[in-house]
Amino acid sequence: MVKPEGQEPEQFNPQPQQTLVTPSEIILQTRQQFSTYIHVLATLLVLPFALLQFSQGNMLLTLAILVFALYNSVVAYVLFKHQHYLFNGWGLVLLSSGLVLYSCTLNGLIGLLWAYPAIATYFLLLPLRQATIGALIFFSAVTTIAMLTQDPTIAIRLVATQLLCIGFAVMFSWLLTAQQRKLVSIATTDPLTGCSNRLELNAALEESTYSRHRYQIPSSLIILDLDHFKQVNDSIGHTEGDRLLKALAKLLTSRLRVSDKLFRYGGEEFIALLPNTRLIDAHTLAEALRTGVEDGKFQLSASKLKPPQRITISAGVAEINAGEGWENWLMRADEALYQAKHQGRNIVVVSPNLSPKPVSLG
Ligand SMILES: Nc1nc2c(ncn2[C@@H]2O[C@H](COP(=O)(O)OP(=O)(O)OP(=O)(O)O)[C@@H](O)[C@H]2O)c(=O)[nH]1
Repeated sequence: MVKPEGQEPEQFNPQPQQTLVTPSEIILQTRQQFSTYIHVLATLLVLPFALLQFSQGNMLLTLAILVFALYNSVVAYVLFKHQHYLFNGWGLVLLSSGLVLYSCTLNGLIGLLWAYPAIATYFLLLPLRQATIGALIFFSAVTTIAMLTQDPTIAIRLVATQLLCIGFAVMFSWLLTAQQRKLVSIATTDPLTGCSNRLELNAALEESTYSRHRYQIPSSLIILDLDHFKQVNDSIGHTEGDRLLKALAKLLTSRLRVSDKLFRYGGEEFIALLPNTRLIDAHTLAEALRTGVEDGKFQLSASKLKPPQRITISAGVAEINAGEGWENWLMRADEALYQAKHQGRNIVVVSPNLSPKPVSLG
């Protein structure tokens, strides 16, 4: 194994991981907040109409509206207090649709007017596909009542305007979902290499830790770092350094399985998360990655290096232990990488299972 001459590695000092909020979590929190407002609004909005129906002697409709208001206030409370969304919005949607249909049979055209806000609730509270299917079923029911109870000139206009409403709501909801997806992708992808960034890492590590503790599915980590990258940058410039990072990410990705995930952890540091992989296999892979970088093809991208210097990587490998948290798992892999740097670089060090001290196998 070639161990390049060089200065001591900077003291590796793994920091306790602060919990990073992922874009998906932010979207979920915002949705829950928004849903809480909708349920509060629905509660307050229908109360005057309960009074109105009461004054007109429609006791059953009054009772139904009060049940609707009570349901919405309970959902809003549970959502606000416990961040748990009862029936995921379906309760409000189905209850309001039922109320509108009942009101249509009772109050004719006036009841039919409430179909518009009821259609809106599908798209405000449900995922696009569910909202579209639900809204179309509701629309069919309203259309049937309109055709049976209204003058055809009015019924046709009601049908046409409701269909337009559904069409616009689908377009708006699709636009929002597509924008959200793109923004999440931008926020979680490293623009230089196309790898996932560390915002995604925490969630992926949590998932692997859960699989280990719940289903005894093993997972391993490889943390790898370009050796003497500062010198490389100083020698060939940052633009060429960037090209090298991109080439490294491409090489690593080509060697990993589809189920593996590659993250850019820091400047010249990458993490490969290998689900369903034992330590021994992760070590074999890390060695393959190390020699893959060391071999001639990859060196071409650094041919301008002055003085001539081989491009190499060092790596630390760790498999998650039973009962271990992901922060400790990550720290063991970090420590193994530090050992690799300390022992001369271009080396793979494995952190053994159930032992706090890493040992060199490379
Ligand atoms: N070109 C380029 N360089 C980067 C990027 N991010 C970090 N770097 C550089 O990576 C270098 C990292 O230097 P060090 O942390 O000293 O590590 P090193 O020189 O690789 O030394 P060892 O890791 O100990 O082998 C610094 O010069 C950073 O400027 C990037 O996105 N592009």
